[in-house]
Amino acid sequence: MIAVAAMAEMMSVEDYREFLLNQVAPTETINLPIAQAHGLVSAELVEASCPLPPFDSSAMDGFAVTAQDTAFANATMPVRLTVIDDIPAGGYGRERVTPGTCARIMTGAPIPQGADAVVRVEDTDVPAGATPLRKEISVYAPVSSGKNIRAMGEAANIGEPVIAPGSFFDARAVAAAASVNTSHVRVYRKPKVTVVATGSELVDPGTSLVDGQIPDSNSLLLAGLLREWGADVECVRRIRDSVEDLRAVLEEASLSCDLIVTSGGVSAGAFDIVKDYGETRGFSFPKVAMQPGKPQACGKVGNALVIGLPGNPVSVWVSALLFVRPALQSMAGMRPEAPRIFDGVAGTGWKSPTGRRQYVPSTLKVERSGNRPVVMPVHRLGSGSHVINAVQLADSLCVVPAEVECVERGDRVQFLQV
Ligand SMILES: Nc1nc2c(c(=O)[nH]1)N[C@H]1C(S)=C(S)[C@@H](COP(=O)(O)OP(=O)(O)OC[C@H]3O[C@@H](n4cnc5c(N)ncnc54)[C@H](O)[C@@H]3O)O[C@H]1N2
Ligand code: MOO
Repeated sequence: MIAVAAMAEMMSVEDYREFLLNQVAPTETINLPIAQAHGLVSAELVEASCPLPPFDSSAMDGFAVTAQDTAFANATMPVRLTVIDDIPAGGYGRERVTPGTCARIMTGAPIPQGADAVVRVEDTDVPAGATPLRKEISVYAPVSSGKNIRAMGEAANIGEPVIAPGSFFDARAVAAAASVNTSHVRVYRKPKVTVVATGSELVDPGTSLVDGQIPDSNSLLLAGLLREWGADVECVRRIRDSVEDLRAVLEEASLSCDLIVTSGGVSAGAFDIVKDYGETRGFSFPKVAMQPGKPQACGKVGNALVIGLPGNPVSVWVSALLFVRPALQSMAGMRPEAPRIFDGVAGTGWKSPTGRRQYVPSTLKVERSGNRPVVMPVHRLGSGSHVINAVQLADSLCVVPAEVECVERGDRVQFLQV
């Protein structure tokens, strides 16, 4: 546990992340039909309720045979077999296949008794497609025992673990659970989040700007990111720099939300309302050794965790990636993953502030396979915390250590993918 007392000095990114995560509890769990689990996190181990496939089934459209019958089949000396049954997917064989006989069978249909292989329709004299059932067919190619048969349980046996607790139900995980006949799963409720953009200068995008007004981009950025990361964004608010307005919004949001993310008002200004309000509520205001994103805030209002991000829009993006996302993941029942760092080569040179780790929105270019990717800032202003216009071009953040003052073209650098 990182002590709040340690916050007088600049804190490392890792320590602040841990500090935040220590204040996060997962939401309660609920039991939902599998079709409603998409986008949620499993609170339990899901085991196969049925084998996959649930029965021995055909992997091809063709004819279920006894392999032995086909041993000497070829194009000039086809083997003639009597068709005794017709088995579509969703049907089953009523007759036993015996030597000299076969059953027409479709992909996914159960293998009838007596058959131990399937001959593809292409290896017979029957045209592919919707043809009337023949009384007899010619087989042009041999099949070995088991050919074109998917054995019951060969993909997963009954009771086999399929979804680990803490796994995110993306579309693939939902399909995996459904395929082994899961009806319901216990999942964590989606975290409910409110976004609050603070600043008297903020107006709707598209407004004719007067008297120092600027378009509010942070509320859209945060609401969008939070949705992309699986939150239930209940409410998006924009308020002027009034502690009273902030108090009212936070108190209302705290009644229904697990997390409130604010932007702006956390530094040293005369109207920094998150600071002013938070100080009366025991919030922490760490200075994190990063650029952008140095001034941060966090605290509790009721049961809601409040993460206060600085107002500069690129600071919002970077600190949302580094702090809000893991907090949300943890709240949603996942174990948050630390960002993976890769090696690259600087495609140009730039300056970096000493004492703070720099995160530069960048793009990657792989010039030759096997070579390190070339990392190029997406804007000549690099990590400028107001350059939100170029962030949409970034596929990575170049991470420059705190002690480095200057990156030269060709230097080995590190990056994380976004
Ligand atoms: N004397 C000092 N001044 C500042 C310091 C400091 O240490 N001492 N830190 C600087 C750093 S670093 C940052 S980051 C900012 C953070 O300031 P605040 O969190 O108080 O943010 P604001 O002042 O409210 O806004 C900063 C900037 O961002 C624009 N902004 C705010 N909200 C939005 C929005 N919703 N959409 C678009 N743009 C927004 C705002 O207009 C300001 O330009 O403080 C430095 N100052
Ligand atoms: O650290 Mo601030 O976030 O430079 O812009």
